[in-house]
Amino acid sequence: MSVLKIDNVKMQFGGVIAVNNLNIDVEKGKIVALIGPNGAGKTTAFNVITGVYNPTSGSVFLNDKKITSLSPDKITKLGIARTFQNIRLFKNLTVMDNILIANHLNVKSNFLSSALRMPWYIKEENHMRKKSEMLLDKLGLLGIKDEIASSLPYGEQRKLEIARALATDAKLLLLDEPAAGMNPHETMELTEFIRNIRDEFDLTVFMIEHHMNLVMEISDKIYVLDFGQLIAEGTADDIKNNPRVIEAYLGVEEDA
Ligand SMILES: Nc1ncnc2c1ncn2[C@@H]1O[C@H](COP(=O)(O)OP(=O)(O)OP(=O)(O)O)[C@@H](O)[C@H]1O
Repeated sequence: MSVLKIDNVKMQFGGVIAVNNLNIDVEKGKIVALIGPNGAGKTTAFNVITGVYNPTSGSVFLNDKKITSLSPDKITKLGIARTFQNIRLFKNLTVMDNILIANHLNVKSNFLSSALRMPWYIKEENHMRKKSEMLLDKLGLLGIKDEIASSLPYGEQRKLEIARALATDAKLLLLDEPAAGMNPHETMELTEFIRNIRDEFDLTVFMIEHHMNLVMEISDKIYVLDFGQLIAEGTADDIKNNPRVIEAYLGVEEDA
């Protein structure tokens, strides 16, 4: 069953066609990678999926519902969460507070009831705190819940960013270069982490990544973009042996 479908999407900025004729199908429960050289159009594709850009033409479907032209907020509420190349955390807040803030997206109380600390708000806040603790526990981060985010090692910050995305109850997780800046050990740990959360939270994962070891190890399916066009799709073995991919991408020295 298809969770995410990108149907013939084109995104043009003035004279630049960032993605063209893009067709991608991400099946439920799979880990799917989008790779390609710098400037190939990967981030643009994520921005179209998450509603940051309205595509010039074509459509995006989430569980068969058309989400093109919905606002990023609405798309998050429908169950897509995203992490960014540069980690975006509230660096001066604790791990727990970072999760609680993400959780707030799903809270029904309004500002007034929270400011007045109405009983139903307090009840909801207690519920959120418990839920956040359970989430951190499942992710192996409960032991660091009171640490300040900026004091964590890089790999843990990345995990916290993913935890924040999960706090919105997302079912489709978009990861934009999750292993960027990680050493080989951290990358190996992250590979396991992504697999585990996929299984634990019944997720579908779609990720942009440059670390070829991680991509080849973890992906059920890989899509390759070059100059905005899909040049290949398939399993790690199909992609490794595809001459167009080797020429466009794998022939280029890995920068990580
Ligand atoms: N808002 C924008 N306005 C104009 N051009 C843009 C915009 N966003 C992206 N582009 C152009 O679209 C093309 C694709 O860029 P994009 O950032 O999607 O590539 P990418 O594959 O994510 O690259 P990288 O791996 O370096 O992050 C590039 O030529 C880029 O300059």
